Amino acid sequence: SVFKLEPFEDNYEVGEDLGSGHFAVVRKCIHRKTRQAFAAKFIRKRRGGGRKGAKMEDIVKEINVLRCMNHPNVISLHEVYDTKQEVILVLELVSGGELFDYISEKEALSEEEASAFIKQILEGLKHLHDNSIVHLDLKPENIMLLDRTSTKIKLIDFGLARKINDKDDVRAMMGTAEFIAPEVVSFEPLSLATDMWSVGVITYILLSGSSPFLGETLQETYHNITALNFDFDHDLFQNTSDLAKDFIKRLFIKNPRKRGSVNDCLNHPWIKPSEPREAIARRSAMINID
Ligand SMILES: Nc1cc2c(nn1)-c1ccccc1CC2
Repeated sequence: SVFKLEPFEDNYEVGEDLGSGHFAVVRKCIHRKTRQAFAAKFIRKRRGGGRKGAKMEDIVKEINVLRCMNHPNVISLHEVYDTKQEVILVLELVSGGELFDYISEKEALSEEEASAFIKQILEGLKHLHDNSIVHLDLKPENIMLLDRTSTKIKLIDFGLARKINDKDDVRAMMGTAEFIAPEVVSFEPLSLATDMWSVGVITYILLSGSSPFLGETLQETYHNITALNFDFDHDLFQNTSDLAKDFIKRLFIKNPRKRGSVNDCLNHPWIKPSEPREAIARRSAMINID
């Protein structure tokens, strides 16, 4: 079988807790023979008719999505163990913590830093979308920093990801309220554009430290999303460029077909500087000589 059936602890030493997800805990682990470090995601299986634990078909879906991923901004899957109680995904180790915690510590980021993070998220997302895979749960908690010192990020947790093929349209109420697109709230067909809305929400949060559609209650949040009830509050956005606001506005569009695609975003001037920054510096240096 493609899944290893021998006891996980025969081959790995289990270490510190790295985080958790749907019915899952993630721990650092070391391969006994090679001493190589990984992140082991222990996903509890649903037993009998219970509600706790993940359905095997959903776990297999996450594994199949991870298997066809191979990109520096997407977590990679090394191997899988299948036991009675749980499935263990042995994943590439990322240990820099969630982007969510990084922003919380810094309040809001500079535009250069925010743009550099968003560019990496878009490059990872392009890899998914080029394979017709939609993430459906993009949020700062699902974006991890490679390690404490670097600002390299990886997309993790493909528990809700799925292949979008034209025939059967995918409709599902899922994801975390603050980040979901209007079509998810109204239970209309989902598409790759559904992820692009979430990129808009993440960008807004990185630049302002505040969540654009969050209300006092779940209903209020849903209403704000479907009514596109957001603004660039003067206090929070006074130092933010019009270019950055334009980038966000192109994603907060109700009609998914009119929303910016991952390629549109990668070509947007806020992400792709018109020319390398050193060329700009050289040009201005020349002007000073003349
Ligand atoms: N739901 C989650 C949650 C997490 C992870 N994966 N899925 C993860 C993956 C690799 C390294 C570290 C983690 C911790 C957070």
